[in-house]
Amino acid sequence: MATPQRAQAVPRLAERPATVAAAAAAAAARRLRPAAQSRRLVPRAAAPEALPETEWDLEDELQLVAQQRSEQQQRSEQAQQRDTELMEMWLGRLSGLPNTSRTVALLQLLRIEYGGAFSGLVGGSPGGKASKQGLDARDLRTVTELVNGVTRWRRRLDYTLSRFSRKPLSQLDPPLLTVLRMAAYELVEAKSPPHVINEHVSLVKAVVHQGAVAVANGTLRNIVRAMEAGTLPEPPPPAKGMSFEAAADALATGTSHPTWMVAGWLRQYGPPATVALLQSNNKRPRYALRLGSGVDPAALCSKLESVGVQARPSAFLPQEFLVVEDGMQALLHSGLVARGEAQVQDEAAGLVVALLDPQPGENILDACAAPGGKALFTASRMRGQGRVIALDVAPSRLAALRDTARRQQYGRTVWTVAGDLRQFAVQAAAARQKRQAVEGGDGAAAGAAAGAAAVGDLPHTQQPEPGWQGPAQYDRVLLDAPCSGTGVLAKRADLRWKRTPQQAAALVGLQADLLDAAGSLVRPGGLLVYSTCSIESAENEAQVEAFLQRHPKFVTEAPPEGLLPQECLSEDGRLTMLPHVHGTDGAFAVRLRRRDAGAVAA
Ligand SMILES: C[S@@+](CC[C@H](N)C(=O)[O-])C[C@H]1O[C@@H](n2cnc3c(N)ncnc32)[C@H](O)[C@@H]1O
Repeated sequence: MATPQRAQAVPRLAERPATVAAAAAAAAARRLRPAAQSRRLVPRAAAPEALPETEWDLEDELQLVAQQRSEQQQRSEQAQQRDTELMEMWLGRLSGLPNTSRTVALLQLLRIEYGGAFSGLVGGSPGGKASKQGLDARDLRTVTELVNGVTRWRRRLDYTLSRFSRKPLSQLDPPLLTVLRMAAYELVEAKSPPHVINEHVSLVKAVVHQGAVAVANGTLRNIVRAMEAGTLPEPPPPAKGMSFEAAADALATGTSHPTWMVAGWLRQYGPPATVALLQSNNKRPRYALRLGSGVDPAALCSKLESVGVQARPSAFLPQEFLVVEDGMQALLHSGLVARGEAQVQDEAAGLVVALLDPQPGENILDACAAPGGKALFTASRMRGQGRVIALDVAPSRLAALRDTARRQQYGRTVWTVAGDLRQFAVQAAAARQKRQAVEGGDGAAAGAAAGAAAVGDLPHTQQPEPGWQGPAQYDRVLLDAPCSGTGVLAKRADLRWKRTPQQAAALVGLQADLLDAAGSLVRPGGLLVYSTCSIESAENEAQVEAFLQRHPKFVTEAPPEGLLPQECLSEDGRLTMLPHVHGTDGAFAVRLRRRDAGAVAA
């Protein structure tokens, strides 16, 4: 229970669209360390560049971060352990079977649900090479189609299956339910001939148990009979007279989305735009390529054509991006990506970097950088001059970014730092305090600040030069924040089932903290770009409004004329990409200029 003192200490949590999960996390942190309860990682009330000593204690903050992390880690480790054991058992059963599109698809689908994998293109990853041996490009296309189709249409498939299964779906073994979904997808959505169910029943026999065979056979043959008789039940569409909740639920079932997401979009965008969005989420996604440095778009189009890939220059960034019309598997097999001639990257991600408008010679912080698509495009726009500090909390993904940067000749431009942005901001503030104290001749204050950990001390940090401590503030900061990802549901169909309303709301709290930390790292007159691949106003417009209220030194600004195509910008100059309008991933980005008295805009 909150003490009066605590209630006073955390009023800002209540000002935000706080959530049960965020409140619980905050409460857990307070339980863990009562002494740190009144301290924020970056105190909101303070001017970002001048953290008052009375409110700030580096050691407390660092311990708080570490404790919060270890508690979360423990919980997720237990769940991961359970899922790993299940996966090992299923893998053992699957390993005796010959590799076919269906066995590989089953493995991928189980990995998505229990192994932390995600849906997307099946080419080189995520299943590992061994699991795909013997499959050619056509088979892999079938795997991609099955995995993405089943993931996308899961709710609608379950509607059908639940009408023919004698047992509630929640009581079925996960591999049995997954095979049933695959079979239902092939029969109902892909219109495959009825004999395909023999293969699915054999899969059930091998991977589940003999008793499940009768369940699979009965359920699937009943579906075939209903299809042949024209009596397959359809989810009822929204109808006049339905309550808002019932209409949202009907629309969500029919288009296979979670009801809470659809209800949110109906409120935010209205019915016609929501229907268009739902339809575009269910289409096969369109991929785009960013050209390697010095690669000519027309020349690459011809080269791609010779390996069976149809591509054309992007309408939004024609010099730097191509849109792939057909042939993604051929592209992945062509070696062009591995050789660095092109990278798979959506135009919406490219437009975020265009909005950042990085200039050669600048110091730029990419504050949530992994896996690094934007950091690398930033380095390319800077023509390899200047420095991009690519910070991320996930060291393993940063290692991959480091390798790619080297391969693309940006090894001396992109420098990786592994750490929590909030902690990084605290350390950079300590460095600034020390510098100011030294410059002001305050030896005692400089001595007190000297013991503080510095940016260069973070583990897994690349050191551009010995003793490097990192710039205390940056010309431009990109915060491409962790988000609900609702703008990328066509490519990441699994996200619609993995996200929960509580999680989405908790992300809003995290984004606010990260924005505060990122803001403190912008030099006077410098630029902060906040971006997400979410289409939720709580994570975008509302998040920015709340930030501006907390930090009056920042103002939003429209990009200079001609920097971005007008159709990508809202009236007030924010990048607003919507899948059903632009045909790209959904994305949001805004320029936030730090305007201190006397600061000159860059
Ligand atoms: C949307 S992704 C960034 C994508 C990246 N900008 C790109 O273009 O490839 C968000 C990233 O934020 C990172 N992240 C989450 N919390 C963080 C934190 N507290 N500090 C630093 N990075 C964090 C995640 O590890 C994830 O890689």
